[in-house]
Order: sequence, then structure tokens, then C-alpha cells
Amino acid sequence: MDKIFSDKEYLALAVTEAKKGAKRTWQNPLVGAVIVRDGQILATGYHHQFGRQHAEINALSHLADLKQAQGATMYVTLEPCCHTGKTPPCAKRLVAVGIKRVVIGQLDPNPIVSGKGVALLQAGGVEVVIADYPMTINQAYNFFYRQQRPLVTVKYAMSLDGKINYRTGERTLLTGEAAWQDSQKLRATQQAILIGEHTLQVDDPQLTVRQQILIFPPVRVVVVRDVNQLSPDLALFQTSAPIWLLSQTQLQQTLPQQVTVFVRREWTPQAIIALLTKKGIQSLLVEGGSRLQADFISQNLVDKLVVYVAPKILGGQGLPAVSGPALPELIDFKRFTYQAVGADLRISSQREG
Ligand SMILES: NC(=O)C1=CN([C@@H]2O[C@H](COP(=O)(O)OP(=O)(O)OC[C@H]3O[C@@H](n4cnc5c(N)ncnc54)[C@H](OP(=O)(O)O)[C@@H]3O)[C@@H](O)[C@H]2O)C=CC1
Ligand SMILES: Nc1c(N[C@@H]2O[C@H](COP(=O)(O)O)[C@@H](O)[C@H]2O)[nH]c(=O)[nH]c1=O
Ligand SMILES: [Zn+2]
Repeated sequence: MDKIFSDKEYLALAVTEAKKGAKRTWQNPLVGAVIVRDGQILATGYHHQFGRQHAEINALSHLADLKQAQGATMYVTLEPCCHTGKTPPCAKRLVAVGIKRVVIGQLDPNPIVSGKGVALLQAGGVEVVIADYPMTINQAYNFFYRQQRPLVTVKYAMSLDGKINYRTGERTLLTGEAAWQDSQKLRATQQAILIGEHTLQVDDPQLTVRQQILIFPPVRVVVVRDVNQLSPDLALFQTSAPIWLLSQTQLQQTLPQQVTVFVRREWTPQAIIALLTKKGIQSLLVEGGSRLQADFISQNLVDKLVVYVAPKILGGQGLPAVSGPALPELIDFKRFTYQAVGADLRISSQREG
């Protein structure tokens, strides 16, 4: 006899489906769906890519016959949508094809949907269950809509004495290949990467994801005083991923077409975050340097820390990982996890709440 699964087990399967869309749904959530009738899984589906059909419609398209939907239960990791965006409303379609019961992993925090998808289903006579399921996917998506700003991760590599370079104005190679690979993977999960002007000038970074081809690579954001002082020969400008330069002056020189310049008298962390929020950026990786990190930390705008520790001592002329404004009180991240990455150590920590 076939095993009868519980609602939680079907939802777990829907989560597995959802994860198949990883790195392709961009500012849309990962969503998976499973259609079940009489204890039989009839079809599964997921949201493949930003702008394409939603998970529920994808699962319906995998039914041998659409009539099978009549009287069936749909397990879906996120509340079905009720709006016409890039695709028509899923909840309406589920009612139309005769789905009888919908088990939802979590409500959609996006205000255009939140609660209204459930209401539309119920108005159409569908039984709705909002499962008490520990949803671990879409952390940045959920954070963005709940906190109305991107989830901010600060990442740096430091020595055993907490320094990020050996001497002022110098790039110091601290960590090994394994840590580099690891930080590439971290970059690939982000919608934007931010650095300060000194890091741009000293390190001349590309800020790209080199290990994999992403349909939606992170936007590279740099805060600069005067955009006209930047050399077009910088490595940043030699690759095609989008670049946003946050400058205090208007652009008067020609820069490559992937560059957009935003002008403001003062680019405080709050002003940077406000711009990124307006642009729908849900996750931001701050990659240095010391001053920019300190500015974000002092404004309480750091949600996660990823620190690679190299077994080196850089001494008194090195720049501390966080140098800048004093904190009104110390920040206690409470817990951290750590793992060896090649010859280095990776420490990750997350603010609670
Ligand atoms: N080990 C690691 O993981 C990393 C190390 N680094 C190292 O860090 C060093 C650079 O760090 P740091 O010197 O602290 O500089 P940052 O890269 O943090 O840039 C901060 C500087 O940018 C300028 N700036 C322009 N616009 C703004 C703005 N709106 N807000 C604040 N600052 C602005 C200011 O310079 P000004 O006042 O002069 O105009 C400011 O001091 C380099 O040596 C680099 O190699 C960098 C990244 C990672
Ligand atoms: N991906 C997804 C949903 N995503 C919801 O739809 C919004 C994007 O709509 P659109 O621009 O039309 O793609 C997104 O912000 C979220 O609220 N909803 C669902 O029913 N199923 C899905 O698979
Ligand atoms: Zn939808």
C-alpha cells in the first residue's frame, strides 16, 4: 500500500520543488507546488524564473488532464497571488479549475497579495489551510517586505589581530582560494554588492560572480565623492553587470553604458538603503572597507556578518575591520557559527529578530 503523507510532508516536497528555481527568480520568491488527490501526487511545479509562470500554474500544466484538478488539494509554499502582475492571478485560476483545498506554507508578505490571495480562494469556495510550517526559503524576500528595506550582510576578511590590510592604501591578500570560492557563492545569493571609494581605488575589484553565469547578477554599487574623478580603466567598468555610482556630483564624463549615476549631497547609510529599497533590492552585501562597514554598523543597519579569519598578524599599521564612529552601545550578535574554509576560518552571525 502507498504511504499516505501528512500535510507537512507534502509541503516539504513543495519546498524541494521551490528550491529548483534558486538564483533565477531574482526579486520574486522561490515557490513550489504539489497537487494531490486521493493520496496520489498528480503533479508538481515551481516558479522557474522571474517574469515566467508562477508555481501553481506550472504544477497545473503538468497534470495529465486539467480535469484532475477538480477536488484535488494543492500544497503551495507561498500564498497564491490575487493580482495581475507579469502573469494572471493564481488564486483565481485555482478556483476556476476546481481545486478543493489549498495548504499554504506561509502568507505572502508582499502587500499586493498578503491575505487577499487567501480571501479570493475562500470566496471561491476553496478550503484554505495556513500550515504552521518552518519556512526557511526566501529569507531576504520576507525580510524586505516585513522590514521595508534590504537584508544587509557585511563581509570581510581579517587577520588574527582584526585588521583588513597591512598598511594604509594597500590591498593585502589575507585568505586563500577556498575562502575566495566561498565568498563567490555568497555574492551569487545577493541582489546588490556595495563598497566604499577607497576600496574601489585601492583594490580595483570587479565585484562580479565568476564561478557561475547568473541571469540576474548583483548590481555593483559604489559610494564616491566625485564620479568625474574615476578612471574608465577601473576593473569594475570592464565587465557588463550593472553598476550604480552614488556620487555627490553630476556626471560630466563618458562612462560605460552599464553605469547609472545617482546624485545626492550626502550618501549616508540611510540614504543608500532608501535608494536600494526604492529599487526593490532585497539583499545587500557590504564588502568594505573599514569606514563603510563602520558607518553601516553604527547606524544599526547590519543584519548578518560573514568574517573570514586568516592565521596572520598584520600589526599596528593595519586598518581595523571596523574603524569609524563610536557605538552608543556594543552590539551583541549573541550567537555565531564557524567552520574551517581551507586554511582560514569562516564566522557567520545573524542579528536576532
Ligand atoms: N580585507 C578585506 O576584506 C577588505 C579590505 N579592504 C581594504 O580596506 C581599505 C579601504 O577601506 P577604507 O579606507 O576604510 O575606505 P572605504 O572603502 O570604506 O571607503 C570609505 C571612503 O570613501 C569615501 N567616500 C566617498 N563617498 C562616501 C560616502 N558617501 N560616505 C562615506 N565615505 C565616502 C571617503 O573617503 P574621503 O573622505 O577620502 O573622500 C571614505 O573615507 C583598503 O585598503 C582595502 O584594501 C576593503 C574591502 C575588504
Ligand atoms: N512567484 C510566485 C508568486 N509571487 C508573488 O507574485 C509577485 C510577482 O508577480 P509577477 O510579477 O506576476 O511574477 C511576487 O512579488 C509575489 O507576491 N505568487 C504565486 O502565487 N506563485 C508564485 O510562484
Ligand atoms: Zn501567482
